[in-house]
Amino acid sequence: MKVVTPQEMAQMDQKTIASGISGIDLMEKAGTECTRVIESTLKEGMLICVICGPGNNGGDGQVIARQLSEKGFSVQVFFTEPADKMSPESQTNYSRLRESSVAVQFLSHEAGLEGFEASLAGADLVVDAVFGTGLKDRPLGEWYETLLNAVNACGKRIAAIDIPSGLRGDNGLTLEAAVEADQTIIIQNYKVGCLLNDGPDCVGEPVLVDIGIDENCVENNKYFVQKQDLRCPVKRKKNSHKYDYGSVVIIAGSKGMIGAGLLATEGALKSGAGLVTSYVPLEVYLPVAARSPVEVMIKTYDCNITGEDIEHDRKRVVLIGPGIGRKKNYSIILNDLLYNTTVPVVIDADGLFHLSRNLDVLKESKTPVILTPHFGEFSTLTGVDREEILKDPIGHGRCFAEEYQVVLVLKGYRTMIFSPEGEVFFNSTSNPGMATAGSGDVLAGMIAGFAGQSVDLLEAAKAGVFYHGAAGDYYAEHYGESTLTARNIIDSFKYVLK
Ligand SMILES: NC(=O)C1=CN([C@@H]2O[C@H](COP(=O)(O)OP(=O)(O)OC[C@H]3O[C@@H](n4cnc5c(N)ncnc54)[C@H](O)[C@@H]3O)[C@@H](O)[C@H]2O)[C@H](O)CC1
Ligand SMILES: [K+]
Repeated sequence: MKVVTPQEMAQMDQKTIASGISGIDLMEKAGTECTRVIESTLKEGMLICVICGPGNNGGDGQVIARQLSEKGFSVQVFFTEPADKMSPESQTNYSRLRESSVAVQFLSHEAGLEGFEASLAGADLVVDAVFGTGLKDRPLGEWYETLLNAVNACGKRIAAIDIPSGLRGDNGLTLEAAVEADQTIIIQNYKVGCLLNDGPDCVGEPVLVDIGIDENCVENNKYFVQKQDLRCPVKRKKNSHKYDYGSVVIIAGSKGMIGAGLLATEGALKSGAGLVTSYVPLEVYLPVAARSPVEVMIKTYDCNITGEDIEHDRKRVVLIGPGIGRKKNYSIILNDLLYNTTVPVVIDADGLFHLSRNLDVLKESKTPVILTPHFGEFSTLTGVDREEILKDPIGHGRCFAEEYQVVLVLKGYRTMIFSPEGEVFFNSTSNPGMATAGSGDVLAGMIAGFAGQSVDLLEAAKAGVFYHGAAGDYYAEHYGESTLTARNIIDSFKYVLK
């Protein structure tokens, strides 16, 4: 399934209209599908307030109001602008609405919102159809800010149409205010802004509705990753041995941070890697050996470890970084792994810090590379302020992956995976409970574990991110989010990787 920007959605709408479906029919279809979703949440006799803006989002709202009224519900519509400011399709729907029994009121920008607030307080459901994908990045103005804040303050269930009003569809940042919906009925495709920054908190529960628009009618390489898109875990052949499922090397852990290495190691082992070898500094050998799963081989190293040490013994992938610390100089190891081996490398956590000191080694790399930064680490890598990256995460991520020819896993609630060819994959799993110590180490181990199983690095990254999130979701569904630890994620692998 594709993820689209507001501009792409508008082009898709236009192409669909050009192919013979009129704009007004498309709006009727959008409204009908939204009504179907809304109706399933309502009980007889309920009162619904629909707030309609001047654009086509408000037009959808009017269709919903009319159809709910026809189904016997009491409906009150509030318009934020006079009829002459409405889009053509909205005006057509306004004529239709006037023939229905829906109560209509035009809000005045001069008068206060007292009557409006009282009406919201008396409603059972508030439908937000103020702004959709046509929201522009310009100040809303005090009046709209007060209006959207009043919607949030009303304490009633809120269903937003297409995208919560005030939320930017291109990056998930909010203008001065944005509706925090309980449910958002997303028309046809996820908008980028529903998945990034404040988007998921404003969206609440997302429900997609299909209005018959072909998502491929406009060129776009942003995807929403779902289970059926994945090639991992691989099907195991009867006639096979452990090396068929990858021999994974993990260079991780240091004094005070052995947990990071242990979690990454178990992450790889329990995601199906045939053999895992853990390289640790001599000074932590004993505590690591005492805590490691018995299946793991443990070797010691100093900072002069070479690619040759790693490459012998049929190694398929190297993970370097979790908990290695920043004091020692890892550039010799990193350079050697990238220049002198053809074993794919996953670089995570402190490994990214060491890499950031000489990023151009990536351009000379002989081997495929996955980088797994969170936004802070990505800022260190690129030298671009985190706030700047958050304004355009797709642009920055895509540009980086293309320039350095790496698979980039940019971690967040909806982690994005960028391919060196410019594709972007949004993950569809995970929950806020997974923002916990060690969660990233487990993910890095899982990606390395999949990368060892003969799939290309992009597939390994997509599957690692998906199943890591799915394991966290499994735990959260059964026990809640707040007690979730990195160990629980590993323990839940077995339920989601069946
Ligand atoms: N045929 C179609 O295109 C269909 C669209 N659908 C729905 O339409 C919206 C997108 O509609 P559009 O008219 O392009 O824009 P909006 O309704 O989101 O808003 C435009 C409206 O808002 C004003 N405005 C924009 N930015 C600001 C701002 N920062 N401050 C104040 N006012 C602002 C602008 O001037 C316009 O008046 C889409 O989301 C769907 O819901 C149908 O679903 C299918 C057919
Ligand atoms: K809306």
